[in-house]
Amino acid sequence: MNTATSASAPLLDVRGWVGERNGVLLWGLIDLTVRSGDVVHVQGPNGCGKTTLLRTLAGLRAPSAAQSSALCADVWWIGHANALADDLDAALNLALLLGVAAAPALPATVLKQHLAAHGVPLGRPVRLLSAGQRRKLALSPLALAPRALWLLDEPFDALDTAACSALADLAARHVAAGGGIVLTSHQPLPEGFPLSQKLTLSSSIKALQLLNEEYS
Ligand SMILES: Nc1ncnc2c1ncn2[C@@H]1O[C@H](COP(=O)(O)OP(=O)(O)OP(=O)(O)O)[C@@H](O)[C@H]1O
Repeated sequence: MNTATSASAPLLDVRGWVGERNGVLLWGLIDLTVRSGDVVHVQGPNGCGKTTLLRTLAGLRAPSAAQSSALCADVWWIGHANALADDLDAALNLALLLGVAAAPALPATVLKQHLAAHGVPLGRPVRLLSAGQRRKLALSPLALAPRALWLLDEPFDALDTAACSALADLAARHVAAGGGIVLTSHQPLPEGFPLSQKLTLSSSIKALQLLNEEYS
């Protein structure tokens, strides 16, 4: 895992970030630093901009304004939508997910063993899998290809208790090895899931007030 250029360098350090969608302010003046071993739980009501923030941290869109941005490139971004090819089977999907992310190629047997161990059926189009099976498949790259920073949008959605617990164990090992995590979840984090900080996004009205105060 390429965690950082130096032991003390944060994985992520953003200052004064503002996020908008369609000209509407979502959140304002966010400062966020994620260091090795940190886990940040982003919270807030539906539509307040949690996904937009994570996508921005992943470099998939730009903040509307920023004082400074230092983003980690060694990232797994696992969105709320699973980004699967519906007509391919789970093993091919997993190979694609790893390949698109330029992760080192793994033998097909390793991918199949991982999926079977997590109860993800092989040999049928993934459009026929259950919601939880599809979610397990989408999260599989986390275990198979180390990346310094995980950006996870509602990772527990559709997962059963055992799968939530397995993800908590994986996350604990990840941060113990020097990784960091920023995640959203409407549910409380499962027992054993590491946590060092909560970031609660304001409603856009509150963010607008904050922004006005800052610049008045
Ligand atoms: N691709 C898009 N184009 C235009 N507007 C969008 C797009 N995606 C999201 N929005 C809008 O941006 C706002 C923030 O959406 P976002 O998905 O970031 O919220 P969220 O906090 O993650 O919500 P939820 O808890 O429901 O998942 C919402 O008002 C949403 O309608």
